[in-house]
Amino acid sequence: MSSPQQIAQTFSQALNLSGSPSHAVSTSPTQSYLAQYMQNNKKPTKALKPFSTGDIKILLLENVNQTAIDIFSNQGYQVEFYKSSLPEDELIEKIKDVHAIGIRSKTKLTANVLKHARNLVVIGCFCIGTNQVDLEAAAKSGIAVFNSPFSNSRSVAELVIAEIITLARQLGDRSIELHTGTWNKVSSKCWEIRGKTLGIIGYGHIGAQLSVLAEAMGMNVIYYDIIMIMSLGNSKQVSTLDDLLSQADFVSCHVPATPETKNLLSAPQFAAMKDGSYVINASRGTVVDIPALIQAMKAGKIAGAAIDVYPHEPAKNGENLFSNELNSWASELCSLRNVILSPHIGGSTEEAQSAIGVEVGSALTKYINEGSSTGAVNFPEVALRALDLDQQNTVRVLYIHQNVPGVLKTVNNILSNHNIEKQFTDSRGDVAYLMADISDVDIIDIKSLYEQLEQTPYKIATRLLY
Ligand SMILES: NC(=O)c1ccc[n+]([C@@H]2O[C@H](COP(=O)([O-])OP(=O)(O)OC[C@H]3O[C@@H](n4cnc5c(N)ncnc54)[C@H](O)[C@@H]3O)[C@@H](O)[C@H]2O)c1
Ligand SMILES: O=C(O)[C@H](O)COP(=O)(O)O
Repeated sequence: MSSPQQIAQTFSQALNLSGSPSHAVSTSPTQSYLAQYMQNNKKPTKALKPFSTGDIKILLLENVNQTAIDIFSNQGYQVEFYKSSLPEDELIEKIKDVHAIGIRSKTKLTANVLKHARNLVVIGCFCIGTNQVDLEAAAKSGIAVFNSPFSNSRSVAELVIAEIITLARQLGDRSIELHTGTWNKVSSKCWEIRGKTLGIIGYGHIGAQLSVLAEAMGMNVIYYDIIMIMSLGNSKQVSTLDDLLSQADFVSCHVPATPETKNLLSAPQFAAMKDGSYVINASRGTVVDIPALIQAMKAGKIAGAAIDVYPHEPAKNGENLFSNELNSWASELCSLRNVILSPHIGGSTEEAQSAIGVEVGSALTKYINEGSSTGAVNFPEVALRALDLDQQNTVRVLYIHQNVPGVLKTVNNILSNHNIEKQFTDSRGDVAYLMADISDVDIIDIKSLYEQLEQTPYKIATRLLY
């Protein structure tokens, strides 16, 4: 990766961000073009100025890992860091001026919040889940979203293994009892996990990891998924959720939050489960209907549950789960035997957080500095090899537009006075993204190019890197 100095000086690129203040450094050839241009023309295009990494503002929330802060600081970006998420009004205020934002699972980037983000080009979810972001609204505003698809999968799978054994041995209850001095040595209804059946709902990155670990401990594994997925080891895919529920001793959920997975486990599903079976949810709080789980446990149908995620989670450490009136079931759940509650820590290990910081931090940097959207979750994936560092007066055009016929013809007409060194375009849903490197461009051309692209009818966002 290029150093910040290389990027600012040799790479001669500009990040075209409307409304951001100019802190241009004065050493690159392109910048002297700009200086000339500014002398001769009283009113340069406000948005058009040479790229300086020092102009880039990044807002990091929810204690994003130090590895990401280091990556951004090494680039010279301005980093504003918060340990927790922010209330919506503060978030709206903060998001107005930043070019990038890094969040985890708590920060809700709704269409309402995003409409205030005047300069935002990219969102980094430093986690797996992206349900907290309105992905469509972001794409339609030309904002790419990246996540970390599997850096914390192993951590979640290990936690679930620990929970399976803890539930089977009623270890949580024994520990709570002895913390208050009560010696209660019991073997009734305490089990080995060897030979028991684990039913995994959602056999993706986490479900598959869990399957391998559980089999290594002697469990039989079955899984249900909406798509056909190759079995690992001796595990077997079943064709319906009911098949899984009727056979499993332990049921563990590993599906994303979607309308289809809302209350995936509710009263009818608990009724379909084996007597004395166990429920684990480390996916999303919407997936398990907690009041229905409480009833099934009170009825003796379910022998224990481990819950890591909740429909309404506190925004920061120290806040009380019970204080949100939407969690009115919380005290009843806590009064039950053999219930393990954890504060959404499935992915919270040093290893996972550090890997996520590097992965998402690098993806954001590549998008900001080069326009590469490889790995974006809401956006066409477009990348070109790096601009030729020795070649002066080369400009990278990044043009995000509505996916309608005729746009390419219009854009290529605008670019046609220059040599198009390379070009790549792709679309996803309603949004398309064109990237082109053009040569023999001077600053006057850049201004004109930018204005012409900005005036095209289906434009969403334009950036020129030079
Ligand atoms: N507790 C935590 O800290 C923590 C950490 C990481 C991830 N998660 C959550 O776990 C979820 C799963 O993570 P992953 O990396 O395994 O995701 P993944 O996308 O790799 O796998 C999800 C699987 O669920 C399947 N699926 C989707 N809808 C389904 C349905 N209605 N019924 C059955 N299967 C369905 C998909 O086909 C896919 O195979 C994430 O979306 C995230 O919300 C939680
Ligand atoms: O989506 C995820 O990766 C997990 O839910 C972890 O979220 P967190 O980073 O907010 O702990």
